[in-house]
Amino acid sequence: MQTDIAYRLILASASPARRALLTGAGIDAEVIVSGVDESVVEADDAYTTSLALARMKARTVAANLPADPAALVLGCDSVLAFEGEVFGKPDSADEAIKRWTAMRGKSGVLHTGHHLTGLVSGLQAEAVGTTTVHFADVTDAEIEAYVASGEPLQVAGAFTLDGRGGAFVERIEGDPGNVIGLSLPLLRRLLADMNIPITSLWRR
Ligand SMILES: Nc1nc2c(ncn2[C@H]2C[C@H](O)[C@@H](COP(=O)(O)OP(=O)(O)OP(=O)(O)O)O2)c(=O)[nH]1
Repeated sequence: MQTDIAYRLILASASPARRALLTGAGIDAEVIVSGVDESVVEADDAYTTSLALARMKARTVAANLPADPAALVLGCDSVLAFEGEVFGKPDSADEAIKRWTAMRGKSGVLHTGHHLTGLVSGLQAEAVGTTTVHFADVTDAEIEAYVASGEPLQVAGAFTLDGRGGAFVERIEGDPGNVIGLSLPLLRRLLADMNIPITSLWRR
């Protein structure tokens, strides 16, 4: 790592929650949405799916940028592993109701793939964060109301930790940011693998 470079982070994600996590941690990321079609990845497990999509998002954005040695591109993708299935965002209200009816009182593992790549150095680092999520034994009426709010349809796994869904998550084992969509301690390790201290990305 060249210590004199003031690195800048480009977040290849439309997720406002991911950007907010970075902003809160002192990192003003530039957002460039990848626009990748997530259906092209047909992996059958959550780990492989989330990592392949994170890599595709980061590399798609990186490929369309001018060569800047100070630019780093981060792609993320979150999916929920539950009873052998891999859940992204539900396709419909009915699917969200069906998922919550199955999930209530049980637990799943939220996987968020992270892929970080330098534009010029060719350096890259990737990993998957996993957080076990224990769902509350919610009632049918709570499920109906939550799905009617529209929130579950916007998010991987049909639940949030920091939104209305927070009332329906009893506890988690692992990094909460990873559930929201970006694990800051994992990002710190990826940057360290590229010999870049996360503190060098902090706003001045
Ligand atoms: N605020 C919040 N958002 C969540 C939570 N869990 C999942 N999400 C959102 C973050 C992402 O927008 C979305 C996960 O789906 P993806 O990883 O495919 O990202 P998305 O398609 O939204 O954006 P991207 O593909 O990265 O441009 O769900 C949560 O606990 N809190």
